[in-house]
Amino acid sequence: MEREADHLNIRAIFHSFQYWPKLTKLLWNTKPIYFIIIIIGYLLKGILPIANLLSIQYLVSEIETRPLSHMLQISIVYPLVLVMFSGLLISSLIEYSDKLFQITLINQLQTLIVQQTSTFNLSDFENPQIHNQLKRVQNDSIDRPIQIYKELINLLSSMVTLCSSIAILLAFRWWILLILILSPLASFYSLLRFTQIQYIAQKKRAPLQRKSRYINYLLTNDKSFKEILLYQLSDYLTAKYKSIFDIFYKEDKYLAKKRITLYLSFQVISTLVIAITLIMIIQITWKDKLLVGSVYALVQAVLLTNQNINTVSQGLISLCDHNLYLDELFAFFNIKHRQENSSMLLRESDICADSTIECIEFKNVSFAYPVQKELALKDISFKMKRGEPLALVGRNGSGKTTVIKLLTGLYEEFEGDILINSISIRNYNKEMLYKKVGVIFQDFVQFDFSVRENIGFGSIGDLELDTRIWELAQQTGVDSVIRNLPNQLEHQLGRNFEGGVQLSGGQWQKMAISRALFKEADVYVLDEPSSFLDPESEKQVFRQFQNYVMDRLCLYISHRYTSVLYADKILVMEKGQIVEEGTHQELIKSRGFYYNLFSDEIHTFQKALVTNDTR
Ligand SMILES: Nc1ncnc2c1ncn2[C@@H]1O[C@H](COP(=O)(O)OP(=O)(O)OP(=O)(O)O)[C@@H](O)[C@H]1O
Repeated sequence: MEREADHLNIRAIFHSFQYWPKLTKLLWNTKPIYFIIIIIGYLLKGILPIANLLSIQYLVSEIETRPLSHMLQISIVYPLVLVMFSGLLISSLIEYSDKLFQITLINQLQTLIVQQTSTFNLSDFENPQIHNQLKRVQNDSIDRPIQIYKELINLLSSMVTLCSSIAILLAFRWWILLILILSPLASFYSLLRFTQIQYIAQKKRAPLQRKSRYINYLLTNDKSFKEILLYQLSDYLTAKYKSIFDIFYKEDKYLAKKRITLYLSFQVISTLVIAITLIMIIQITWKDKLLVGSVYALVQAVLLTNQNINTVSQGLISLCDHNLYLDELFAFFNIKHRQENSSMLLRESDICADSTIECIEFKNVSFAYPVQKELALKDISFKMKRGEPLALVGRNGSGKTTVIKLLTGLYEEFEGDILINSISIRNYNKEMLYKKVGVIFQDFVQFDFSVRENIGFGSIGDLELDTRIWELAQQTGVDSVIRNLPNQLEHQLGRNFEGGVQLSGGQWQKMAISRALFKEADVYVLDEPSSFLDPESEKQVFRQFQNYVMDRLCLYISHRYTSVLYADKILVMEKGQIVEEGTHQELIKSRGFYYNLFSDEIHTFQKALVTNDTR
């Protein structure tokens, strides 16, 4: 997805104009009425300097030519006053509409980015290149449509002024115009190249910027704070953070020097050109005996032309600069179209959307994580049926969680097949699948929202079903905690927001289990469901859970043998393969991987039982 932009050329800059129809649509859809007001306003604003110039010329010429008796007639200042009031009115209208337009546009873009991110796959989130792209879009590209739009309307306004001042110059001496155009033309190309250098430098920063943001997060977050404090990492991390900014500072300094040198050289040339032109005008004035008002208009026209040629060329350069980032923004939005198309395909072949899941079968499944050479799963085959709980055990990294990720459709690029009711998972609509599968992940989310939301998120449409929420809280034993909270179901959880109550690890886990049960899924997967639970809670939660999932499909993953005792069949995994299977008793008897994995735990447990009995 990373776009090759390291060898940009002028053509590449202009190529990005391809997104302008989309940009125009985006701007138009933001707030059409304000958009129209702003465009018309800026056009009128562009005429104002010339209207101002002409009204002053009129005033000065009237003073110069009228007899003294007519001098006191107020009417000679009318044009100037009218121009001034019009300017005030137009500026106020533009400012008001512009502000509201910009707020709406930036909100719309932020929403689009969030919507776009929500269509990503898990593999996208695990891909550093996509994180870099997301970071660049959020940091560098998001305000570009606004900048382009502002640049465009300024350009429009400057063009109008420029055209009018050029008209005045053409009427006097056309060759003055030629002299004025020469220096901006020379600066245009150099500054255009400079914008490319700047863009490439900015683009290369994304990985380091993400690292600095991560360090910042570590240093300012309550979860990492404890370890940072106890391991005394603060100085080390702060130095690391600062070193990244030192790199950026050096680059910025180099770029700023280059820019100011270019800018100064061209400004000096431009000022010299103006000086020469003015000397020529003075000579013409003496030769042709021009009126003071006409001389004023001519000098103003020269200054306005010069100023606006510079503004227009700077504006065009800025537009090209913004264009490069715009390219990135729309390329990011384009990813969505690919995914929409693929999900459309799935929808077309969407079968058995309403049927209940009766069985799931892994058939010779092999899988390697993206960018990873080694297989995380190797030729896995097993079957899950309703009412026959299955357990997965194995050492760390043996592939248990990976099985869940494939089962829930989080990764699609695997070999072999996963059959749901004898139909390949690849033919299922993902949204439908998510509705039917309830997972309690090892790293379940602690939502810093209300209790109601923490449980109700299991089935978002039923968020208001209080009785059901209480019933599930009771099943996992977290109801007593909720009853003690002043606002009960409405009480804020977590420390991030005002009035929030922080729960213990086990209490949060019970919330997560209640949430999964609230879903009324066909399949339940519990990855380390008792990692935070004390032995008594573990027993209670499992007993309730057993009753609940009795006639559904259920898969447990655990490192505690007490948790997998509830399963009808246990699969033992080692290095991505299933190496043993059977009931607890059978696996203990066979004295293989399972026995080695749990023997210490079982012996300790049995010893404790014997000691208790002898007492
Ligand atoms: N997102 C990922 N990208 C690349 N490799 C991964 C990813 N997640 C896991 N792995 C690798 O895949 C292998 C299996 O990991 P998995 O998380 O399935 O193991 P596990 O049995 O669940 O371990 P644990 O008991 O520690 O939770 C490991 O070698 C791990 O390094």
